[in-house]
Amino acid sequence: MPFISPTELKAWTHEIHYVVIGGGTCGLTLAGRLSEDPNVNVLVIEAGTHHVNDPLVDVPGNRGRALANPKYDWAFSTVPQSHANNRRLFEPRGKGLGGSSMLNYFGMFRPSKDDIDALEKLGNKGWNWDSLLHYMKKSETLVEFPISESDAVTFAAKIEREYHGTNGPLKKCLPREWSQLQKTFFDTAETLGIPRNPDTNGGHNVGAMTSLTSIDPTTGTRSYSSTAYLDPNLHRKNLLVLLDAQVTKIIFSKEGDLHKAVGVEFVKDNSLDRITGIQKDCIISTGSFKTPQLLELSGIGNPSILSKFDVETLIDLPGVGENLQDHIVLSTIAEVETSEKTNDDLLDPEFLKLHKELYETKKAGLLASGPKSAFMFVPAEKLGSDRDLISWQDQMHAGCTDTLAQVHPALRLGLEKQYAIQRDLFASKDQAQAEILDFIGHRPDPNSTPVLGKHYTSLGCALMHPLSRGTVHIASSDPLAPPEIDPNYFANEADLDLLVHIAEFALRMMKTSPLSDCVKEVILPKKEFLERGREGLKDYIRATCTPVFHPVGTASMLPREDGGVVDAKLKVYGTSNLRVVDLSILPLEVSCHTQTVAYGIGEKVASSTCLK
Ligand SMILES: Cc1cc2nc3c(=O)[nH]c(=O)nc-3n(C[C@H](O)[C@H](O)[C@H](O)COP(=O)(O)OP(=O)(O)OC[C@H]3O[C@@H](n4cnc5c(N)ncnc54)[C@H](O)[C@@H]3O)c2cc1C
Repeated sequence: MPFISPTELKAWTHEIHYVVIGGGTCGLTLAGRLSEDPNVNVLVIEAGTHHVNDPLVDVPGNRGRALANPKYDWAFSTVPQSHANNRRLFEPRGKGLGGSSMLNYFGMFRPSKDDIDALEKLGNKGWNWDSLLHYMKKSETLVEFPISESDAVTFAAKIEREYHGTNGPLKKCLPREWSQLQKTFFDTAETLGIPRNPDTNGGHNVGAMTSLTSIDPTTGTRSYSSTAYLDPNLHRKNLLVLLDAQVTKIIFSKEGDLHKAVGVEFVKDNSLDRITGIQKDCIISTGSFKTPQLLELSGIGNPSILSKFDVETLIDLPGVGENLQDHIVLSTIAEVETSEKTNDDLLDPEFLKLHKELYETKKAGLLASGPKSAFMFVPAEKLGSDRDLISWQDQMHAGCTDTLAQVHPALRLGLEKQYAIQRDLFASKDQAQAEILDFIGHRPDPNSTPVLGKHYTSLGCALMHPLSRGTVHIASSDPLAPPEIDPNYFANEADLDLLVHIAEFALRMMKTSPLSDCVKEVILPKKEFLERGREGLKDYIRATCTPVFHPVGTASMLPREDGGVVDAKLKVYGTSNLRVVDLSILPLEVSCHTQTVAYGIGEKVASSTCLK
């Protein structure tokens, strides 16, 4: 059944129990699981299309090529970032079934136990590591290849089976090929006090490791929420999917003091349409940028913002669109001497041709896997001296005091609690404040162009727990206009200072053996920045940093008195049946890439009694 037109939908004589708005990572996980029960009917409404059998999506080696293409990507940009040279930063988000899991870079990481236990500490009963680990495992199947004991140790790729799922719809695997430059990265990390952590999936993610990838190794294709939770279930008569339809408003009726979502308005083929008669729940799963927009367009949010665009306030909820956090990254890139092939060699037409053939004939080679890479998660104590740590804490205190003074009074209590947790994470040697992403080759960067025939290594430097808080709000009453995204990067100076130290750590790696033995020249940051020490690095960061595409927080799961938008059952305050199920509900950024958490949230909500 699944694909249905508005006309067929109107003629459909059965009840619709659940409407899931947004067929993305969380949305399809939830819809796939809910529709396992033949007694409930689930309708997914997705603004984009079904990218089935599309090489731009499926072939791992095409990673990044669909970015900025409106068929696949919402391609948002931020407002000018006042603490980053007033630049507008590019913010891709997947459009179409699969959402951002259809566009992402395959990394399958897990947060730390403390990152997730923080959710429960912030007042959300049942949201803890043990519970989420169970659901993250439920979503996945680890496909294993034979790997020698010595390779598993050398490349920090030892599998602890108890941390991985064996029966879930999403496939994940380790890379098949290893690079000596990865070994070099791990050995250098150890010299600097960051040991290998062979399996970071059990709640302790500090250390250096090889990442699992969301790739199905049997087909050599991307595994994502559409291939995992929708495509195998297209035969279900109780699962309906309306494509190319952008939901613009939730329709409510009054149920006592509460608002009940009874239908939605959507735009398809340039005309406005609606469906009504939702029997159970209406679930918004449109991601951290579009979810607050849809809530606001529907009359839920801060009245002073809504009134500017003539939207009548139904529920006064000032937390909507606030508390935005994202990881931010800068590039350090060096030219290296190596006899190995690196990701750079794909620039060579002959080498690329060889790998295309390998892919077509055997589903093998560099196009069948994520790029050669290695990763490291680093606690604050390894990023600076004791004096630096004290100075950061002072800076954090001053910056947080400023932010607390500026936020809406209704959010203050919740933000104070978040900052208290962030201070504990910062002080712990077991919690990561930085990620170093080693791309074995020249990472795409507009500030430097790789030269064919040369080899590079890139150490991306990312900040894990930003203190700055941004916003996403409507900027127009036109529901098809993009929301105004303001991550407000570096509003808290401590974020910038910490990122400088993360960059210094990466540059220190390039000067430490064995990595230094292969480094010929540091390409980025350019000399003019490096010559000016920390001030130069600050300027470099302001001029070049980019988001890592992990936005969270804009419909935070927190008690209402703490500025929350949804409760621990993900129900929007003031409603009887409207829920948000996507990454916007995370009140605090996690110290890793975010897709595993999205799958875990979808699975958890589908299994919980709150929707039954
Ligand atoms: C380029 C990129 C690379 C990334 N790389 C990684 C990585 O390597 N590892 C990792 O763990 N994470 C990665 N991420 C992050 C991760 O993919 C996301 O955090 C996660 O997929 C978000 O899931 P979500 O369900 O919150 O939202 P999404 O998956 O984005 O789903 C939102 C869905 O809602 C739809 N939608 C929006 N508005 C409407 C509307 N009004 N009506 C109908 N439908 C609507 C969208 O089209 C989309 O399908 C990356 C993200 C990007 C963009």
